[in-house]
Amino acid sequence: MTEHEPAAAVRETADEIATMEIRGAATIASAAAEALAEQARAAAAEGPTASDPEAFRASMRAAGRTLRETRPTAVSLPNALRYVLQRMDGEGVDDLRRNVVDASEAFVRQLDRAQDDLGQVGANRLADGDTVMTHCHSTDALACIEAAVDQGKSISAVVKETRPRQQGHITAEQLRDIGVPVTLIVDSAARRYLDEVDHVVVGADSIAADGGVINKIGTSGLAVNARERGVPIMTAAQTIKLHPETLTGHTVEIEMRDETEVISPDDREAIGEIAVENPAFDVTPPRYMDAIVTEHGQFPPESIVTLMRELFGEGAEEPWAEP
Ligand SMILES: O=P(O)(O)OC[C@H]1O[C@H](OP(=O)(O)O)[C@H](O)[C@@H]1O
Repeated sequence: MTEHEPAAAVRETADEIATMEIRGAATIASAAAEALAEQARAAAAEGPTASDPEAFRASMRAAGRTLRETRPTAVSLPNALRYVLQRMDGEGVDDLRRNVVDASEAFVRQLDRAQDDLGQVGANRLADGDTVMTHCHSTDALACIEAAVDQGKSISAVVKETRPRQQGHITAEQLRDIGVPVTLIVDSAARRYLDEVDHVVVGADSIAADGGVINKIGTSGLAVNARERGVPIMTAAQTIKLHPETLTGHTVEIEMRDETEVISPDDREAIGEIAVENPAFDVTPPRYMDAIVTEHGQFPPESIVTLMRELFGEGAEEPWAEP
């Protein structure tokens, strides 16, 4: 294998992340960590990367760049790459491979544990008999609802379909499968149904240092409406969603996706020269979010910066960059 050609498994994972066959911030992160382990195994098996530690390291960085370039917004992806590549220690290729594979496995284990722990915290905010409203599909948000059900609480859900990709349907099916009665609504019906819900529970793709929550497009409008209606809203986000670059003033890039997710080719033909835009995410200002629920407990959004500093220091390295 040459040092600049990622293994087939890495290219496949990158394609699946870009096309959203693999989606959801936590799922993207574990897929990226696993792809780096595949790269390490393939690079150690044949070609110049199998005998030259520098070529091996360069191939790992190239794989990291291929994965990094897929989608820009969910920081769990670069945080996963950082976790694994920063642990790429060793003199020889065997050591390097072992350390990468071990780091990848440790990262995925940590992710699962964090989601379980966060679920317990989020569940404590829910009471027996509560109705929750969800937006999009978030495994972290679902972990809270599932933990509440496991605690013996009776929970029902109003699920927003979440245009344009309708990930709300995945949420609806998964809640139904754990015995939660579900009502599916179109996004524009959310305000009407807020009068019937006790909590809004959403996930996050990134959390900024000022406590801003970057999540699926439509979250910020939902949060403003929830505040106006007096319904508490929490975001369930494990700490790999904390965006270290925002500590130094950077903003989070919002992914703009293809217009074909919004309008069919026939409808496009019919409407002609009209601009169509498809931002995948928006930012909910901290003042509209009641709590950020993590595996380290719940935080008011404005205080999340303390946890971010503790976990990530003052900034973010890019171990996938060419030296
Ligand atoms: O990590 P978990 O909680 O599973 O998902 C977090 C977020 O990822 C999703 O983005 P997309 O569907 O990949 O664009 C949604 O915005 C969801 O809230």
